[in-house]
Amino acid sequence: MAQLRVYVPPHPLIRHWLTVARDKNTPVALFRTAMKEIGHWLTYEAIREWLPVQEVAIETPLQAMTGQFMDVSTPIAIVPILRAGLAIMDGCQELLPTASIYHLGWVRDEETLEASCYLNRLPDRFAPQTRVLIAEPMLATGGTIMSTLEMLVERGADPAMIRIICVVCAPPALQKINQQYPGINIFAANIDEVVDQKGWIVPGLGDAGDRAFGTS
Ligand SMILES: O=P(O)(O)OC[C@H]1O[C@H](OP(=O)(O)OP(=O)(O)O)[C@H](O)[C@@H]1O
Ligand SMILES: O=c1cc[nH]c(=O)[nH]1
Repeated sequence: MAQLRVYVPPHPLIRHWLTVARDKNTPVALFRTAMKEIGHWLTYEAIREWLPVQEVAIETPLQAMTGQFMDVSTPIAIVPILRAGLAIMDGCQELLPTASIYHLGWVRDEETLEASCYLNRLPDRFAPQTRVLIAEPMLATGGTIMSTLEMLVERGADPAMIRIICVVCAPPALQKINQQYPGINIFAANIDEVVDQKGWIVPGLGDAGDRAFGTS
């Protein structure tokens, strides 16, 4: 049976930029750089064994050989979860310049922690085989990601083709995803153990959206 796989790449650049993002003294512009870098390196990891390639015959200056190009006929979708997902999306786009970007805006109610959708630019239907990369920096209570996954699957996205990149994830969200979508792969800079009563990941990095856009 498929099982949720959370991969935390043991990479010094990811550790470095995560620490920059966590530090409360990091200014807004540098925080955004850290998010973009984390998005870039996690995307690099996430597309391994996910993006199809095709064999092509080429000739080097010395001889004919078979190489591999990315199969550009396979649709790729990036779904950034606003607002904070925009900051990591910049890093995803550098590696997947031909991907379609489908923005999805969610905001959590500060009291109930329930997420509500205020922007939905998803297609009515995803083409078969579409690779969907969700850019969602924080998986805390899991409300936002579960609603997102429901909307994607309703529109024909195959959970086996969905990958999530996030900066920090926490057990409540991981448990919910595992229960309903056990085959999904998550690529995270870290798993933090605690979500407090107010829905904050601890130690976390605070409010990712506010810190990315200077709105605290
Ligand atoms: O797992 P959950 O408990 O649902 O929390 C995760 C969500 O919370 C944050 O968004 P927020 O509502 O703060 O919006 P913002 O990105 O616009 O600041 C974060 O960027 C996630 O989208
Ligand atoms: O710690 C958290 C939890 C949810 N959303 C954030 O931005 N930070």
